[in-house]
Amino acid sequence: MDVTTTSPKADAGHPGPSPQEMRRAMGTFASGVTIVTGLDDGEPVGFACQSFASVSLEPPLVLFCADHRGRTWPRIRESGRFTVSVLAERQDEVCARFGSGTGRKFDGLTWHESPWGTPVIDGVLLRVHCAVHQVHVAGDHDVVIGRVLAIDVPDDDDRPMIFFRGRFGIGTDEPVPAPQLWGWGDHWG
Ligand SMILES: Cc1cc2nc3c(=O)[nH]c(=O)nc-3n(C[C@H](O)[C@H](O)[C@H](O)COP(=O)(O)OP(=O)(O)OC[C@H]3O[C@@H](n4cnc5c(N)ncnc54)[C@H](O)[C@@H]3O)c2cc1C
Ligand SMILES: NC(=O)c1ccc[n+]([C@@H]2O[C@H](COP(=O)([O-])OP(=O)(O)OC[C@H]3O[C@@H](n4cnc5c(N)ncnc54)[C@H](O)[C@@H]3O)[C@@H](O)[C@H]2O)c1
Repeated sequence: MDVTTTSPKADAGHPGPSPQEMRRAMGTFASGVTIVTGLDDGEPVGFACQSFASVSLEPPLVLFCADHRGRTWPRIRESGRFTVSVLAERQDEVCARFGSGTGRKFDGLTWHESPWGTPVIDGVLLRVHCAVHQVHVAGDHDVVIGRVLAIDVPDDDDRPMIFFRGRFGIGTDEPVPAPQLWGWGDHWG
């Protein structure tokens, strides 16, 4: 496995920001919100996750970061498969139930099993079905690389949930279209 680390000299003597400073600062990086789900011995499990990103096109890879303290990720890892579901703007209730350590996350929720053996929930913008490909320990999280098996776009008309400074939304009625903002046009084909 190829793992690149910095020289010990590079960060020596620099304790860096506190956890509180990190949270306050990193909260300014607005992101979407996903639910990562898996099926462990027939039981659906999942958690809210904002640390999702596309990694590679060939082969198709994505990543998310999972806190070592969570009970759900070890169960998903064991099952070997997961689905990342990108939440739509008005799915606050779904985010709240999967982002909390209290209560059973699937209680009273409609779900079905995907052809990939993972539980999927309704009303989402995108589903990315994956096999666990690599797991890298990084501090108090695992960086999980998923090999994408299939993608499923149930609703591409809805707007996304945005998480910014610990809140949902960015305080504007209409999001600014990125291509107009940056002049990227069809930059990504
Ligand atoms: C918008 C948003 C984005 C998020 N993004 C991420 C992300 O990118 N990565 C990530 O890892 N998390 C993320 N979270 C947090 C994560 O969704 C929650 O911590 C969620 O509860 C984890 O599910 P779990 O079942 O693994 O956790 P749980 O096992 O329920 O653990 C949740 C917390 O409860 C504590 N706990 C553990 N065991 C017990 C126990 N026996 N009794 C009581 N408490 C216990 C744990 O220490 C942990 O802090 C995000 C949350 C939100 C709202
Ligand atoms: N990566 C994560 O593990 C992660 C990300 C976001 C939120 N959460 C958890 O969800 C709950 C709700 O969050 P909030 O609304 O209070 O926002 P917050 O103010 O705790 O989070 C602000 C930012 O800090 C970062 N962050 C927060 N907790 C982190 C963690 N444990 N590890 C790495 N980065 C973290 C994220 O970038 C987040 O956007 C909190 O318990 C928070 O810890 C965890």
